[in-house]
Amino acid sequence: MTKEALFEQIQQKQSFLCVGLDTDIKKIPTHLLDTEDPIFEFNKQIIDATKEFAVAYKPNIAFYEAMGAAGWASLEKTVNYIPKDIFTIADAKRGDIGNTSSLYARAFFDNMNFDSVTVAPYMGSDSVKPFLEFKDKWVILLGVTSNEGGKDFQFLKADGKPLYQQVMETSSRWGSDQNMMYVVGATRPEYLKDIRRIIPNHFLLVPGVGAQGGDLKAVCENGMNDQCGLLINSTRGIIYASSGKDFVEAAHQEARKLQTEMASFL
Ligand SMILES: O=C(O)c1cc(=O)[nH]c(=O)n1[C@@H]1O[C@H](COP(=O)(O)O)[C@@H](O)[C@H]1O
Repeated sequence: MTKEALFEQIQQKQSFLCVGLDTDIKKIPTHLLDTEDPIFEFNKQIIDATKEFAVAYKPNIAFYEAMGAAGWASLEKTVNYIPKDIFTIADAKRGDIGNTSSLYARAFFDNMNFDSVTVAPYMGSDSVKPFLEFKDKWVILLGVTSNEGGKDFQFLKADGKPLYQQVMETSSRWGSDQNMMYVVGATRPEYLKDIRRIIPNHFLLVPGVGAQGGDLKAVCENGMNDQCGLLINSTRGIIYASSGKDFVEAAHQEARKLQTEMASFL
């Protein structure tokens, strides 16, 4: 998907909501367990309930890998079920030596037809560039992550600047704002002003709203640019809003609530 197509969808839906599909067999409503593929059935119903508000879906690959071959099958069915005009993110946090990264890229872009994949920057340029060789596909590089341990390395000074800034400055030259985005956790909105000075035009994937307590308002006020520039993710806050038979309605309401708030910033 192109950046223009993504922005068009954001304008149409008045939303920049990304719904995470971290589907855990232990957490889905028990009445689904009798169906042929409970993980896919849950995802299908969540997608149907939220697609009018969502501009992106982000399955976290761990939840599918943990189920073995059956999990990969559920993931493939899920990606194929997502409407084609909605942006898809394989949250896999990959990155390895060049020839291995090429195969990760083929797995998610050619085989599964995702629009994007999350990548860890630690192994440097040759671990990231293979993902950038696919037309209209995106790398979403970890920048400032939402978790507590994000502090362990990302803010250490390297050549006088925090490491995450070095990562953004250097890596943004490997591609462009047409094929790279960055992860910035919603729990750390205080870094967004500095980040926007380094990468004013890139989209940011912002997880951490909802269950992790991130601040949507602060993210919007400090992180938006003239093409929105944000995909804000919520996973558990939407997909597990209810564990009962009303989970579809509960997910719909939670997604709608976030969309309404987002619309006020557009
Ligand atoms: O890359 C990510 O998506 C990600 C980066 C980050 O810094 N923090 C973070 O929570 N995530 C992912 O975003 C999702 C957050 O889920 P919830 O906390 O349930 O909304 C999970 O799939 C995480 O793996």
